[in-house]
Amino acid sequence: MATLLRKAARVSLSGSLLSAGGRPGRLYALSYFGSNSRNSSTSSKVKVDLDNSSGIAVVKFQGPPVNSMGMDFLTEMAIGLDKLELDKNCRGIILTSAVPKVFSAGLDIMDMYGKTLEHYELFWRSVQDLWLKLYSSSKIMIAAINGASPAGGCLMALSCDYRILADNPRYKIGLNEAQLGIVAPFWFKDSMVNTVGYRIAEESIQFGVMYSPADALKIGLVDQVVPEDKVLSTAKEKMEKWFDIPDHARQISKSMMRKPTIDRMLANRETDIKNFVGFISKDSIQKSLEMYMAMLKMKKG
Ligand SMILES: CCCCCCCCCCC/C=C/C(=O)SCCNC(=O)CCNC(=O)[C@H](O)C(C)(C)COP(=O)(O)OP(=O)(O)OC[C@H]1O[C@@H](n2cnc3c(N)ncnc32)[C@H](O)[C@@H]1OP(=O)(O)O
Repeated sequence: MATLLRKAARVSLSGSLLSAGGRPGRLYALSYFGSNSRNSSTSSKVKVDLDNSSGIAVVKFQGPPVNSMGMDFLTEMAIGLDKLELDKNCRGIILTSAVPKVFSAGLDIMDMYGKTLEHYELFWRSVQDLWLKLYSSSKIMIAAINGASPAGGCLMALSCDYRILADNPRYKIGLNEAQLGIVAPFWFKDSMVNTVGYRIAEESIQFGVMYSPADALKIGLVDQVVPEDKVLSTAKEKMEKWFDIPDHARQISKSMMRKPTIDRMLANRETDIKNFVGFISKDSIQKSLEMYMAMLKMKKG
């Protein structure tokens, strides 16, 4: 019976939950996927390492100093995720960081400061695109959070099915946008509500709270807190448990849970871009970002 279940689990629905939902999927070249037992691809900001024998792909952010999500990062992540989504050998994806002490500092503030309206539009579309790929992935997604994870970094973790955070009080996680004088868009908010519930999200987003590992665990923002050197191994062990569930049943269940949130974003995508461009290009918001960047630099010196 167990063997039968494992065989069934190997049967994978093709494409992300997005394409399973009847939307046309996009095809990308599978250049780095051969028949070796391990496939690796490294680009400047992201390293993808798929172990064909286990079915686990580790996607490592490697953009020092803080893995900020600029255009290069967003593009490389999108390409990497598309390839994995189409790869039948991959059943689960672990997101983690190769940069010490930081999972991701979130969106690159320099992509939201002093740029043209066209740049803001392209940037925001890419941010939306990455979230859609992460949130709608048909694969099992586990965040192995081995460093600080504010704003967009927290959003990537929230898009996963399971979150493991390193037990270090300096590794805070949360949607801190309000503290920068900006606003977490509705789909950031939805991702938070879907994880911790409405009441906690309401307070969390208005205050821009950054949670310590203990507090993040308490409110359900993360599922497990483990010693720092055990984050990746725990993620792999956990993945094996998820693998016990037949893929088709898990994927349909995941789609059922996430489809309303994804549909809401798709229905409001263009308005959301307009809102972002209008908001971020305001003088007052540009001033807030300038001051925030200056504050980050002062903190260093
Ligand atoms: C009607 C409603 C409409 C709504 C419309 C939408 C509105 C806008 C929505 C925008 C959503 C935004 C999401 C985001 O993700 S914003 C980014 C938020 N991120 C942060 O606040 C994190 C800031 N960084 C930190 O807290 C620390 O850097 C960190 C804890 C991550 C690491 O600390 P550490 O001490 O290790 O490193 P440093 O602080 O010294 O940083 C090193 C250098 O990196 C630069 N840096 C840091 N973060 C960023 C970033 N996010 N983008 C760009 N650059 C960043 C930092 O300035 C240092 O640079 P220098 O070495 O040059 O000094």
